[in-house]
Amino acid sequence: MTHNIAGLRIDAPHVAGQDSILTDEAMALVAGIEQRFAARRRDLVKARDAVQAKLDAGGTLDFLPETADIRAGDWTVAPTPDDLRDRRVEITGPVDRKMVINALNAGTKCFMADFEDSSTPTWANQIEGQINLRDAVARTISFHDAAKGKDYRLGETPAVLLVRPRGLHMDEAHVTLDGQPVSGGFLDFALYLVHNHAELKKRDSGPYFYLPKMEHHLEARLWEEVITFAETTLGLTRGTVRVTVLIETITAAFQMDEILYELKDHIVGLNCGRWDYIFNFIKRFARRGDMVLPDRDAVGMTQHFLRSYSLLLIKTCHRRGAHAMGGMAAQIPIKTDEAANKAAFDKVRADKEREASDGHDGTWVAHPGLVPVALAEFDKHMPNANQIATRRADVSVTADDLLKLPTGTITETGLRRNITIGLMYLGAWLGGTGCVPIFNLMEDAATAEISRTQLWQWRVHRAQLDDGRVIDDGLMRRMLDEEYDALRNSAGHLPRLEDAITLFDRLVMADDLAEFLTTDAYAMILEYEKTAA
Ligand SMILES: CC(=O)SCCNC(=O)CCNC(=O)[C@H](O)C(C)(C)COP(=O)(O)OP(=O)(O)OC[C@H]1O[C@@H](n2cnc3c(N)ncnc32)[C@H](O)[C@@H]1OP(=O)(O)O
Ligand SMILES: O=CC(=O)O
Ligand SMILES: [Mg+2]
Repeated sequence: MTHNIAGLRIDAPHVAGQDSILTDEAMALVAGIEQRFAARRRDLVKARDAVQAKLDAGGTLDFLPETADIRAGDWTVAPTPDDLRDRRVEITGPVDRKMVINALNAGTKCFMADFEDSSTPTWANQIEGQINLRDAVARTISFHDAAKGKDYRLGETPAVLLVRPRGLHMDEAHVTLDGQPVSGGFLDFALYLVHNHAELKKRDSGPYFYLPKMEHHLEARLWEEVITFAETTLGLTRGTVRVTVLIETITAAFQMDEILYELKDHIVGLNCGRWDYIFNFIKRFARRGDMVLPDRDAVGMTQHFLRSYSLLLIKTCHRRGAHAMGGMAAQIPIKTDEAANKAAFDKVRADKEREASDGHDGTWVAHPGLVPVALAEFDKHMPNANQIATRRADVSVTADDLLKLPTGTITETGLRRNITIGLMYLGAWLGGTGCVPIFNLMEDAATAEISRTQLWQWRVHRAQLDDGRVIDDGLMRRMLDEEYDALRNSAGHLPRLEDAITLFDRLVMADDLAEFLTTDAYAMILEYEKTAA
């Protein structure tokens, strides 16, 4: 497709309906954002390396002295729009057409439609996702599932829609400006905004977003400027766009006030993105032998560092008039085993009870079957629309609290599970599906990253299994090979399994730890798209 916009090029496989998404108006906004903000985005992503180098050298993290005034100051964020005052349960899911309809009908207050952790960024997924969301906002969306012989359409009271664009580190290779790939996240943001702001306004709602994986308040400043530029360009009143920011990196946990402050005319809340948070914690301290974490299963929200992060988020948000959203329990319904299903539901119930009674204003569920459990806990503990009035002045969280290592052991089962999860997830992701059930848990890019980085960290630091064996290169090699063979025998139908094995092996056995597994995996997606063309 060509546009009359200097320097802008779209070089992509054709997806039906794309002309209605990649319109002149939309692409002009994308180009305008890139012209102004592309260099800043790249610099800010690069700046993460300096933090990493400091931590690798034995440095630590603390609240920033240069922003003490912001933390001490008495300010609040802009008032919350009416349709976001009560967010007690939000369902999340990829932007697949049937899923979008099911999520909007799931009986939750909100639906976060995800171009991020639960979505593979194939060109088709990106474009079809935008088409699905546009049709959902217009309430014209429908779907016929031929395999099930079932028709899908929206119910009377669909959930309020929030959209999560890709993180700042992700490029969209199919769209370039002056030869450089544009930001995947800026593209997702701009396309959704252009095509939906007018319809959303008619429906007394607005363009609402979740912003992922920020590592610094200057990244929040960048988003603020991008949003302001987009509002001005489209002639929208300042504050039309509203965002909720995921606190899902350890550095951002030290800058919650600063992130709220930077975005204060647009932000409505923060969310505990626990899975990326654990991944980022492992990654940022991965080269440190004194910061080795136990089995993934042991790193739950009741561990001191995670509980502290959740309490600090509640206290910080409520002081500033913002929502403090909880996170995702990974359990999903288990249809084939009643006892296991009950145990999974009990875990979700306990997680939601803790969140609601601690003061969170809402939470996430991964599956429609879990909506009643989460709703029951929030209805019980949250009689009003939210708990922003609950200040939690009793909470005091220090740097030591946020950095306290979780307790637990490393087991052979945990190690083997990390391999299987990483591979099965990557195989599915490369096949175009970014969220899958594995061992009866929801797995997405964030959870799979925990598995990948743990394996690297345990091997490099020669961590000890609970039976005394050392996880050296030889032991890791043997277990990887055994699990590859087991998967070849049991999951041979998994799309792209061999490619997943090649990439996963390289990442786990590498001398250095890769920042994101999706960066290399995205390069493979581009190759598949080229071959298919
Ligand atoms: C760390 C984070 O970032 S968390 C946020 C990102 N993760 C997510 O959003 C998780 C989204 N969840 C999912 O993708 C799915 O629930 C999975 C992959 C975990 C499980 O999916 P499945 O195995 O297909 O579930 P299952 O077969 O039980 O689905 C039953 C029905 O519920 C629907 N469904 C399941 N999950 C969702 C969802 N999140 N939203 C909407 N509908 C859903 C299915 O489409 C299916 O509908 P149908 O009966 O009309 O065909
Ligand atoms: O995005 C959510 C997370 O837990 O990661
Ligand atoms: Mg995340």
